Amino acid sequence: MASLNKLAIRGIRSFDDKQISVIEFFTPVTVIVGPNGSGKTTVIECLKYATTGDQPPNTRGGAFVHDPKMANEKEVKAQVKLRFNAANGARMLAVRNLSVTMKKNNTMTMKTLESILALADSGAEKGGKRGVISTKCAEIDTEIPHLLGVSKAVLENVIFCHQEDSYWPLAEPSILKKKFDDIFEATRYTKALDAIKALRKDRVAELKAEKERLESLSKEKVHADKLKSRISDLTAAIASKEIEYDQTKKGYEQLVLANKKFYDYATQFRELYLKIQNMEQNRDRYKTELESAKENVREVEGTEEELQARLDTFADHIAQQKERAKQEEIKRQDYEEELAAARKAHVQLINQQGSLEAEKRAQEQRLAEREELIRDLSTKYQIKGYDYSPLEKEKAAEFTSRLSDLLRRETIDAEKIQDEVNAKNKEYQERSRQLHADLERLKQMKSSLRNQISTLQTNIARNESQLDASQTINAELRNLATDMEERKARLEKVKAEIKSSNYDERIAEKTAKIRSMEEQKDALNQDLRSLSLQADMRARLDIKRAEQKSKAAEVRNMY
Ligand SMILES: Nc1ncnc2c1ncn2[C@@H]1O[C@H](COP(=O)(O)OP(=O)(O)OP(=O)(O)O)[C@@H](O)[C@H]1O
Repeated sequence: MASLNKLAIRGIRSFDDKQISVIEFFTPVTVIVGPNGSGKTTVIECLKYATTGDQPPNTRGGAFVHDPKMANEKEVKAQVKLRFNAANGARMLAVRNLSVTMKKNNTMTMKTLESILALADSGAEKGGKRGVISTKCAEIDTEIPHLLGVSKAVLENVIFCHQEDSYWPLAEPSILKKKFDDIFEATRYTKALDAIKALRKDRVAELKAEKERLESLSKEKVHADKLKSRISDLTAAIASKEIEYDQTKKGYEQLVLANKKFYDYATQFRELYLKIQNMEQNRDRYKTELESAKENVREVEGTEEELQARLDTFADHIAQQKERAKQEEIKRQDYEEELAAARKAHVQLINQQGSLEAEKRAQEQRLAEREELIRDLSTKYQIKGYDYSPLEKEKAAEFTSRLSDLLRRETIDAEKIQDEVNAKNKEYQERSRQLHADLERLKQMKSSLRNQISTLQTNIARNESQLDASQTINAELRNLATDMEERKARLEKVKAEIKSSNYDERIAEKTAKIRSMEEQKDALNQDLRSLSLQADMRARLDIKRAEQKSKAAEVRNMY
């Protein structure tokens, strides 16, 4: 527990600057007694000044320092030196110096001179630098309350409250609230609340932006899905068209081959037909010749000798004729054979003609189907100029080439769309990867937040039980304040009686009571600090909870 050891005053109020007045504080209590105007209040003012750096009210312009006029000096140097035990047990020394200079126009100028906060017995007051904690007034002002373990507001308004300021509990509500806020350090909770509000606002704005981003991403995804399905439809359509095109091409090639075959057959048939016709004419001519030869056989005329001579040579003649007839017969047989072969060929050709006729009809059927197909395709793909019949061979070839062009263009379009889809897919994969990374990070944050929350919940449960136990502290404080007021009144009363008997006994009694009150106050301060810590932890827990909620909502929104 912090305690005061010694206070040395020089050149403050009625304490002149020629000598140092030292007040030693005893444990458990030191009572300062003296007649009016003897300097009791000045001691408290010096304690307050030493610990907080604040001079008493209405002392601007140097009224706190011993009056140079009274000292008969132009300049008075004042010093307040306080030795105290810090809450951590360290022995400390605080030295503050002031000076007041009297000007020619009888006005005074006050200056704050060097101040030191150092470890006691380190020789710092004699100019040594070892053990010096600070020489800056602002640092000293904040450091000493820390070392004493109480806030500056408590020092100012409770412990070293100036008698002129002691009516602050009766001040108007706004001032009273400010005082209580300062004493109970509620301002930093207000700041924490403001910070939480600002944080919440930022988080809400971030969430809104993220939601908008998510919405646009969802729209893009829907668009990409549509494109994907369109591409898959187009790819399927192209594949079916390619198959159709291959089939049509095959059919067309078959038709071209069949056409060529048919043309060859027709040419061959025509040649054979002409040959047969030629042979039949030859046969008819030979028949006529034979008939006429038969008709033209006539009686041979001449003399006997001539006839005998002819008879003698007749055998030769007959032989010649027979030979001739034989040759003619051979010729005839050749012709017959030729005729039979021609007939056979004729029959074959008729058969061939029949099959070619059938082939022709099949070809015509295929051509009709091709025309139908061309008409269907031209209607489907809006290719004009092919919806009449019969369709010329060149037009069919032209249509095929246009269909090929269309297919090529569709293929190029499809490839382009495929490229776009690939790019979009890549982009989406990248985004998906990023989102997964974000999700992982958020999951990690979530798990760490869960751990923190469980730790904080344990702390809260523990602190809440402590809080329940200390719920009555405020009421006790109020009671104590009332009690203190009563005791003050009684002290005043006792002051009047103090000159009478039982003086020492009463002092001892009061001292004991004051000590117990001091102890109670210390305990209450301790409780107050623990309550502050609990409130701080609660505020942090609320922030963490809000963060966890918002993160969970974000994660939920992502899916
Ligand atoms: N600047 C100053 N220079 C010299 N003396 C001063 C100065 N300011 C105040 N004093 C004197 O200091 C004394 C103030 O003493 P203080 O108020 O501390 O006494 P007190 O014991 O608290 O009196 P009370 O019992 O009436 O409250 C007065 O006598 C006053 O005249």
